Amino acid sequence: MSDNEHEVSVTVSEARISGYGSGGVETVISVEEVVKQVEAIADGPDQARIDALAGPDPYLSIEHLKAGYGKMQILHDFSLKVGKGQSCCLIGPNGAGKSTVLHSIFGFTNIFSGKVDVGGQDVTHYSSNEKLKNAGIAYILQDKSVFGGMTVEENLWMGGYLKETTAEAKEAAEKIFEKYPRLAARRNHQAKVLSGGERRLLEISRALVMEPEVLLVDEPSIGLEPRFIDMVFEILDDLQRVEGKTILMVEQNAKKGLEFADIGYVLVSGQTAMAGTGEELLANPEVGRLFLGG
Ligand SMILES: Nc1ncnc2c1ncn2[C@@H]1O[C@H](COP(=O)(O)OP(=O)(O)OP(=O)(O)O)[C@@H](O)[C@H]1O
Repeated sequence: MSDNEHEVSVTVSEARISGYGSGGVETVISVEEVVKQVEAIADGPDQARIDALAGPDPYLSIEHLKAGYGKMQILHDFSLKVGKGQSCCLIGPNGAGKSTVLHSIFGFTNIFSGKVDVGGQDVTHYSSNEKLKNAGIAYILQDKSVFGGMTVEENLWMGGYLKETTAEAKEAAEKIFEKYPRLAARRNHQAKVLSGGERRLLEISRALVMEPEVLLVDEPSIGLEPRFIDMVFEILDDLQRVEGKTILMVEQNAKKGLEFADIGYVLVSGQTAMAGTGEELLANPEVGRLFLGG
């Protein structure tokens, strides 16, 4: 079976089930829309457009990646570039492979071919620990990844598990407490008693203990009340604009994600259907119809 035949069968069996519009409200996508999505892949962005979006010196670069789980290939010749200090949001229907892109960068998938480059290092086959320690890549999990029975402080120390000494991990944790007094006020509380927003702040902070340059953020708004969603995006905005972190995010709330991001990619069946600035994708009628609730 050729690559193309494989793509079509995956799209028809999965993408027709659902997509998510603004605010994570599920909407059904008809077979006609699935066909349009498949056609969109054929007209996917050219390499020149992907290069232009990231600027002349991309910090994170994925080239022609084929990756998946076991023998199952999910990403098909996927390429992406993000400049230093830029933010990029991946949107697309359920099962399109958005989280798999993050998993592949962080070392959770089988990479069949292609390349992942960060800060000039070829990190394609680094272990996850090497990616975090040597290449400054941190992965922030979707949800519920705090250690509930441990205190906030102990959770931060856990984030420093790759530091040379415990003292260094504790020192890095103190810097986090200086930055986020809201967490400092809870330092001796068990993580399980935190509010949803505080838990997400702790998840982000725990990743910051290793002082990464690249943040892979999986669904930052998932399961949060609207007021906490705004808070989390403000934190990410500060990390990008003030601290210069490079951010690659997957977000079901496409409107929020594209409003935040400098660059957006629409993934369908493990391939890029569209790429543009966040503003361009927000204004695109097809994106609006399929992912922004009309
Ligand atoms: N750990 C895993 N092992 C095996 N298959 C997986 C694993 N994680 C994801 N998959 C499969 O890979 C495909 C892509 O999943 P992925 O989570 O990357 O999609 P997604 O676009 O992020 O979807 P969603 O928006 O629903 O989170 C799906 O068919 C999924 O079932």
